[in-house]
Amino acid sequence: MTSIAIHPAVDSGFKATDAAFAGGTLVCKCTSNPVKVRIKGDIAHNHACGCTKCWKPEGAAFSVVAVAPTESVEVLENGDKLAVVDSAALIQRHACKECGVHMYGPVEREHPFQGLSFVHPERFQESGWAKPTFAAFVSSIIESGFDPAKMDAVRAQLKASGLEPYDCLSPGLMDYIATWTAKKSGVLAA
Ligand SMILES: N[C@@H](CCC(=O)N[C@@H](CSCO)C(=O)NCC(=O)O)C(=O)O
Ligand SMILES: [Zn+2]
Ligand SMILES: [Zn+2]
Repeated sequence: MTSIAIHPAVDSGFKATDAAFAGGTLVCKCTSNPVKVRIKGDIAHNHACGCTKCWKPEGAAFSVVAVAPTESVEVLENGDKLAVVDSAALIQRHACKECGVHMYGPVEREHPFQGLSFVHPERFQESGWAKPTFAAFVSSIIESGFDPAKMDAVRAQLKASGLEPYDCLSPGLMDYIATWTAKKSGVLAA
């Protein structure tokens, strides 16, 4: 069977997860003066994302992206190389201007994810981070030019890799967002 390049961290097997993983340092791809960002604590909701906005390594159809509290994010080195990719987006993705890697993306405006930053754990120089547990925005890979005729194969491969495919976020995160919205509008008690 011809396999689809989902993402290196998915296709080549996950490195062991360490329950004691407590964060580390994200490093961009630059061989000189790399941007370094410290994450002081564990990541959560690690997932593969097929959307056009998340940073993907060369040749990969999906990104691997997780969240950490923004208060745990600290730019350590070469922060002058960072620029926000799209200031109108919910996620303020700070990318290295030289190599293009997205180093952290805080959600600053009022939203259920406010206070969280999106990060790409494959850029941790340490191992042990929790593996992705689902695939989000799967249909969105078509927006990057992926052949729509191969979507059944993509979903089958994701499932075989232990990643349940969803075309938005996972049911747990969608419920979380809807609960926040219902409490804000008052239809549910806060
Ligand atoms: N079809 C669009 C979807 C883009 C999208 O909504 N992406 C999600 C998931 S990113 C990580 O899970 C999102 O929340 N985006 C907010 C933002 O990007 O600021 C596409 O593919 O572009
Ligand atoms: Zn870089
Ligand atoms: Zn995404």
